[in-house]
Amino acid sequence: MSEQDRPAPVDNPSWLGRRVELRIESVAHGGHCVARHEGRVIFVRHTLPGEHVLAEITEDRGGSFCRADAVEVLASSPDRMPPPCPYAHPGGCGGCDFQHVALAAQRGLKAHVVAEQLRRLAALEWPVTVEELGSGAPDGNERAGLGWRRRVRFAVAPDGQLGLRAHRSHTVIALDHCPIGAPGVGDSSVLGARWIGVDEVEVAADDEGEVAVLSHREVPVRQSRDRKHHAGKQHGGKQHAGQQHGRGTRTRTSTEHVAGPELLRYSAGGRHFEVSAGSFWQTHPRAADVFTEQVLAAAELAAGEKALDLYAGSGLFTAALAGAVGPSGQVLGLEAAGGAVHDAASNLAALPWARVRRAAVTGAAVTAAVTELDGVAVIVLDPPRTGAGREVMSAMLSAAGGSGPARPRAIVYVACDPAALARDIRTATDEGWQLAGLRAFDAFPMTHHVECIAVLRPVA
Ligand SMILES: C[S@@+](CC[C@H](N)C(=O)[O-])C[C@H]1O[C@@H](n2cnc3c(N)ncnc32)[C@H](O)[C@@H]1O
Repeated sequence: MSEQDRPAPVDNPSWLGRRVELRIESVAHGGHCVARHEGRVIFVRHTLPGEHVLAEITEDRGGSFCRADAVEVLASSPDRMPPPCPYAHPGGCGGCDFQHVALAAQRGLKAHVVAEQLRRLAALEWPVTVEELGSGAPDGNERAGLGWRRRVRFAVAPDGQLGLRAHRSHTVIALDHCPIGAPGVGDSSVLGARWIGVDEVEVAADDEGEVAVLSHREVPVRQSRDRKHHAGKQHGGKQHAGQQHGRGTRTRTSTEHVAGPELLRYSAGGRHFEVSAGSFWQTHPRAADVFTEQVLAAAELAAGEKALDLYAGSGLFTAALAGAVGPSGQVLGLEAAGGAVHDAASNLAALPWARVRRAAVTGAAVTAAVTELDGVAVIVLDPPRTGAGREVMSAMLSAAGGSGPARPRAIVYVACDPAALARDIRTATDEGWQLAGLRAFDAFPMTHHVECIAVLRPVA
């Protein structure tokens, strides 16, 4: 069961605000559990399979699907525990959705979701276990699944206090600490300050404990009179949350570096990386190292081979692949963000047979890259939550270049959304490939998120 597959809303008497007793069934993609009432499906927060709860309907999407919050647990699961975060309650911070679940059981729920997505969207029965990463945090947080998150983007409340938004709401819940935040992030002094004139404040820590602070502000996009008139009638584009630019004014994010180093330092796979404070790096302190090891093991590259690294960021996997193929090989990364591409150039300086190019990953870009490399042995991809999509998948699956191999012998897919992964795997299996391996990691304890690394190979 998945929320995005529910039918579109239809006119119906609203259930909003109703309280209903529910028997909780399984966990769904997105971390909420499924229950049924009078023929409707209800996605219920803060529950566990097998529980009996009193829940309040918080959203009625008409027809067949509602959302609800458990307001009283009438019969609780043995996997339930008191949330270690004081802000994790109905109406509280919407950041973590598994605070009420024992850590081992969180991994069980995530395994269920990954397996279910593979079954529903890829027509595959695949046994899934979610592996623990720990947190690397001192003082017992490691065991508790706390203290791991090295980058948090806090929202700013109207009075300037920092916090995180309530679930599916613009309301900012002010925080004086964030228990899942790493040292210097969850207890950052920025949380005690008042932030006037900015919309969000981002705090990021590196391996050396250095902490950078960035502020983000939505500013109106300058447009010609004609374009302004046109844009006012459109629904697309990022809309400003405040009043001063009027409703419907298109905005862009203006980012300012406020404190700490401009470059954060990390190590993974035995290499050192410098990453601009605003660029992507794996949030969990163990993730970069563990994922690099997994990607290399799955790629099985030999000296002199060629590889493609899609959505390459600051060159984490590009560097590891370059180490595997050596100077007689070649690795090309594609990445859309200019800052990350700039960082990758420095991070790959000692590996001149590897580079990251600034490019959006599209089917055409993948085909062009494979042709330029004259064939590739392995393609690694680590897309954002939306996944690669059919066009990019098809370009990878049919990649052929000049005198190179007819198609890659493996695609190593690093995925932060199991539904997107399952859809992309389905594209692969439809086109004569098979899922050859999958490992799942608990890189986001206390939340429903899970990271998977899947290996696809052509059917012999
Ligand atoms: C999950 S991160 C992975 C980065 C890198 N593999 C790592 O582990 O550090 C995804 C990256 O994809 C980039 N990205 C997002 N959409 C993209 C697109 N359409 N084309 C190219 N890169 C994109 C983001 O800027 C980000 O750096």
